[in-house]
Amino acid sequence: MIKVSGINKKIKKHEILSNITLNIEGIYGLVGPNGAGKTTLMKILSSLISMNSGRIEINGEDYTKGKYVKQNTLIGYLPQDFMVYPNITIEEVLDHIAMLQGMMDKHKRKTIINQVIKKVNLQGHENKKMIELSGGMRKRVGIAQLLMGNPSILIFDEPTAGLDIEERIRFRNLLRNLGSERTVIISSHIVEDIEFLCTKIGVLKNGKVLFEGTPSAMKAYAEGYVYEYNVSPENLDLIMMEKEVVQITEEETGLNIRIFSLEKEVDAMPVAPRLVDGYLAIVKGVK
Ligand SMILES: Nc1ncnc2c1ncn2[C@@H]1O[C@H](COP(=O)(O)OP(=O)(O)OP(=O)(O)O)[C@@H](O)[C@H]1O
Repeated sequence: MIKVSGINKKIKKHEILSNITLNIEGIYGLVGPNGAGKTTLMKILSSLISMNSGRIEINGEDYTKGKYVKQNTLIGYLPQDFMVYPNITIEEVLDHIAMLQGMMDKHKRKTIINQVIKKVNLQGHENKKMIELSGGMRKRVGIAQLLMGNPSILIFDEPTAGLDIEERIRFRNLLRNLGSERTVIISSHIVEDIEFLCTKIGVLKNGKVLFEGTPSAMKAYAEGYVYEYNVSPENLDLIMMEKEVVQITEEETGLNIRIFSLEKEVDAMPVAPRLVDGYLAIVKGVK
């Protein structure tokens, strides 16, 4: 459990984070619109940047001064744009990083590299150059190099950004597996990316915490505000102009339009909220 209390961060008089207090555990989703402060908070947790005030406790121990910086066994941080030299192979990248971590025994390195490659499902690609990899594979190399230190906390900044649907699903499974034995923090500005994955969620907006709780508590925020309409395609433009459309699905009978509305919609069917609806209610300040 990572207990964060009263974190404040200013950059050039601009308040980036204000009084951030969170209890981070399990597979934790940190969500919020662009510029909410997610990356800044993750960098503070990883001791890459300092904070102005606040306290960080990990498993009951005070880590405010970032004394774990040199312990890659505690926290592993994967930035949004992980990239290493483009012309070296996956195996060479991992071997190089293992050496930097002080593993001088070649056989030991080989064993660990094989283990982490298997964990992130990159077997058979060891000799591919970084430049030849898809975005998802590159991110998996990023995770593999973190796993070599076997950290008990993993922090991923927007891990699914830019990935296609197949890679997203594969990635979600990988994150779920990693989260079975560690605390995993995942940031995203797309709620669907963390749906069915995170056990706890924190919502940030403009540097402030708006919500922290379980996915079901988040959904509950939108109870009574979500409706569905069945409309013909010709009426779509009109409804898009008038309503807050959350989702459109094509059905045999026409288009199914899911909307978020604070006012009672008499012609529409009230439906159970999904996670994204709860998120909308929170960022809009409903309740
Ligand atoms: N070094 C910096 N100098 C000035 N402003 C900064 C700096 N780093 C971050 N900011 C500002 O702080 C705010 C929060 O940025 P941050 O990157 O933490 O947000 P985010 O929630 O991760 O956004 P995104 O989803 O777009 O990555 C933004 O307004 C950003 O412009």
